[in-house]
Amino acid sequence: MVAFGYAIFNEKVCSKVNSQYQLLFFPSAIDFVSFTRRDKIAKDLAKIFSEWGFVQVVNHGVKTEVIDAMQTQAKKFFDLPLEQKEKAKLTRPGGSSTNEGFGYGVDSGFFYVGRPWIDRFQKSMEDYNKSLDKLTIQILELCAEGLGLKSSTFTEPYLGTAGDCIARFNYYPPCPLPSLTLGLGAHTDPNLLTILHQCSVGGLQICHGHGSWFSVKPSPNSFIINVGDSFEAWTNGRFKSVKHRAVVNETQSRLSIVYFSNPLPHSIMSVPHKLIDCEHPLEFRPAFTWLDYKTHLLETHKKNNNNNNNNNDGGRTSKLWLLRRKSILNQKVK
Ligand SMILES: O=C(O)CCC(=O)C(=O)O
Ligand SMILES: [Fe+2]
Repeated sequence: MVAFGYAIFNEKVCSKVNSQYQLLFFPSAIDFVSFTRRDKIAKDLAKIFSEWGFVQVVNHGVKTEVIDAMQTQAKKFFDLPLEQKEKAKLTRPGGSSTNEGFGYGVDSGFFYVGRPWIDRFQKSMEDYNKSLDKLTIQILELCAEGLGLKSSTFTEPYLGTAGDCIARFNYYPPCPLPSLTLGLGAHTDPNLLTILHQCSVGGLQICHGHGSWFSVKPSPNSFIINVGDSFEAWTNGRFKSVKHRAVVNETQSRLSIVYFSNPLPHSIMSVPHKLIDCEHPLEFRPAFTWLDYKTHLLETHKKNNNNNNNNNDGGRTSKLWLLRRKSILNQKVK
């Protein structure tokens, strides 16, 4: 059974795509080893981000042990009896998703769960965040180069530090009726870049074209990286922040580790002049800070909670804040 309140009625979950992961489109993988052809890699990356908003990277330089340690720790935690996990206050409020989540921001010191739990994870989390921070910087440099900009355009606001980043675990228990629900409803990510690692049980789906959903086949040692709303705005829409969701599996549980990357809260993201021309008029806020946007997101979240509004609109209203003219929202966010 799918408990009342978790069944999805307003979104079609295609069980064909849901149960098999063959029907996938795989954004072409970028091999990080062949750095000799950096300009080609940068151009490919920019093209994929502007068409799909998602890319898969292999040979990314993050040590397998670092990823494995995170998986092991997370598994230990999620294998605990539910009452014990509930004591750690791990569930996120709102939405109709069926996953359990838990995260940690190294620099913001922001926890979704109590300190005693985090202490056990601290070392693996810190190693992970450090490695993914490095990867973020590499990706952002390539993105700038791929758009014909100075390599440091998107990394300057990081000031060589980790920025305001959060690593989160999503745990999706098996569900006997996967076509009636979703592990995580369709949404876009508000942050700059998201780096996701899914375990061998797939479940991530990407929306592409006119609302078609594509499953991303899990591939060991790879990361799936996507453009968030802030990055879409910062690139004046050249890169796309694309809707995605997670489906559940009938028999197996699934774990994903998500790393949400952002610049430092007060640093200014201003749209590069080179990205504004007749063909690409300015559609987003010319400049904003992550703190401004984050404050807006938290306020919206609080308001929705106070009104007991569990309606997940996939970030539609949050994206509105980033747009220069609200009237273009309907074209931009479908
Ligand atoms: O678990 C997944 O595959 C998706 C997670 C995700 O999109 C998120 O946490 O924002
Ligand atoms: Fe997401």
